[in-house]
Amino acid sequence: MVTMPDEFHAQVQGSSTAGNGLFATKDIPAGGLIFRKTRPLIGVLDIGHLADTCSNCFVWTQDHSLLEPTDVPKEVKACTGCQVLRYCSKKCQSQSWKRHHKHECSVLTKAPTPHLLPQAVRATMQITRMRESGVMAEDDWEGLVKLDSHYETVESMGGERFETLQTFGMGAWQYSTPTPRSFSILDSQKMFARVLVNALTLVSPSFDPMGICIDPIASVANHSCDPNAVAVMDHPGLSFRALRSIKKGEEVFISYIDSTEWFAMRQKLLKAKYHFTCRCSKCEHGPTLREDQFAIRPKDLSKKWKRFADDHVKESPELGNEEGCYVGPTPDDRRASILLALAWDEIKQAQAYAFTPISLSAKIEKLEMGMRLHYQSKLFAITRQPWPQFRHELMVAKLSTSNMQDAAIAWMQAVKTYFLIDPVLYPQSFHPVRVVHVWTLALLTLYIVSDADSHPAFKGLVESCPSLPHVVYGLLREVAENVGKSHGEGTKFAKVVTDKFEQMKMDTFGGDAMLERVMRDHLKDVWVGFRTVADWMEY
Ligand SMILES: C[S@@+](CC[C@H](N)C(=O)[O-])C[C@H]1O[C@@H](n2cnc3c(N)ncnc32)[C@H](O)[C@@H]1O
Repeated sequence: MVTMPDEFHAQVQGSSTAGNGLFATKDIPAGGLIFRKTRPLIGVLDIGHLADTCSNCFVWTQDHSLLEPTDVPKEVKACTGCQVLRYCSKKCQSQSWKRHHKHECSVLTKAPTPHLLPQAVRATMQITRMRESGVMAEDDWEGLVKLDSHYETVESMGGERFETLQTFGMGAWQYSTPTPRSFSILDSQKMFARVLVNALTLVSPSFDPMGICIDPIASVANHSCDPNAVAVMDHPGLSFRALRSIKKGEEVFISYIDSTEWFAMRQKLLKAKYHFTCRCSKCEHGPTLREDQFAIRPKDLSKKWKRFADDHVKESPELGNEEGCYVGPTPDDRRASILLALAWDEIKQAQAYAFTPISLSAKIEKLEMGMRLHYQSKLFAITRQPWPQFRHELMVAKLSTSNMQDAAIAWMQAVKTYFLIDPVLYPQSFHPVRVVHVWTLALLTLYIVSDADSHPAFKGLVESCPSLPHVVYGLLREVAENVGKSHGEGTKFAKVVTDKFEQMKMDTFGGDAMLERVMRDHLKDVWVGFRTVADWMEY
């Protein structure tokens, strides 16, 4: 696969939003490329991915969702020096060695538990070593040190957060032997703070979080909860693509958080991690937009659910008082806050469970409990967070068991997401998250259709929705039509999608364009039947 060269249609300049920002240097259409870098300046894997992901190209050996099995390396081999970073090929190892690892390998070797060093500490050490060894370009360095660190803000607040900055920043400095000459302990602590505020999540092309990256161009983009751009990764490439048309000279905004959250939660998350009060075009409206609307008014909660909330608050009087769960001043609003807090708490607990078989069943139980709370209380709209998050987590967990009944449920939930949720949360059909969801659904549907004879659970689905083979065609077609805008023509993901679609067309129509046209014209009717699947699961 040819690596696509860097391309920039944006530049860094002073912003009226905050400090510096990123600005378009030409008119960019919706779905167009804003910039692409062959790789971010610094990219480090989280602790969990060190053992199964290439530390150079970030290809993940367990990525079954996106790539053909032949495209995913079976294993990654450890660097013989540090035994921490792993690579999928000699080429990746050699590139990483030349770029930074030869200056970092012995540092990791000497660190007491290098596999357990937090990602932000490893990123800070990598920056320190690259700077000290003279391998970081001056422009990149200048770009990095100009980024906001908020060190002084955290210092003035004191407490645990400041202690963390001090301890981890000092740790990064101490481990970065030989003792940095151009870098004091305070510099290291400030750099650690900068990493925390400016890192983007390193994700797989299917948006699984894998680590963090810091880059003087990408990290300079300011935030909006109604962003006009989104970061997309094509391991190891990093690009920003436009979610709507952007005029030359207009500021480019990405969302630092899940912008589908409700107002109070967005404000809380942004304040806690990025130290600012968001006044974007969405937050300007306060808690009045769709993200905050419940399915019923809190005062219309049934007696049973009012009692449920009251009983919970008797046990934990502070429940629902959290800043992120504020709904309003009345006792009924307070009850809604309590249910929201319970749901939020449940999803955090579910996310904390690992993907081992025992933890998985506990995780699924928690998620199902949360889904029932949403459904039975009737308070939450199906598109109101955290319900969509519960559904997503449940799908991922169910697909991680080897039980075919679970896979069938995950599929029905994915169809619900496809018809009822994603078009609301991600209105653009080419939104990368939405495209990845459609792709996953297409592959899952194909799996069900292909294995229907071997698994009763799948057979039942195919019998109830006989047009499923045609659905696979329609879904793959949808992804193929959008992938140029969502991920970019020529990306690895686009190639995998195009190859799969072409292969499917060849298998089904044998290259007969007429047959394919008939199928295309028939898709509207197929979709009427397919849409009914979205209602098969109660919640
Ligand atoms: C990743 S940096 C973005 C670059 C930053 N403007 C700079 O000059 O270094 C994140 C920081 O920028 C500021 N920021 C980003 N978006 C903002 C917004 N919408 N409103 C206010 N401050 C924002 C906050 O201080 C935040 O911690």
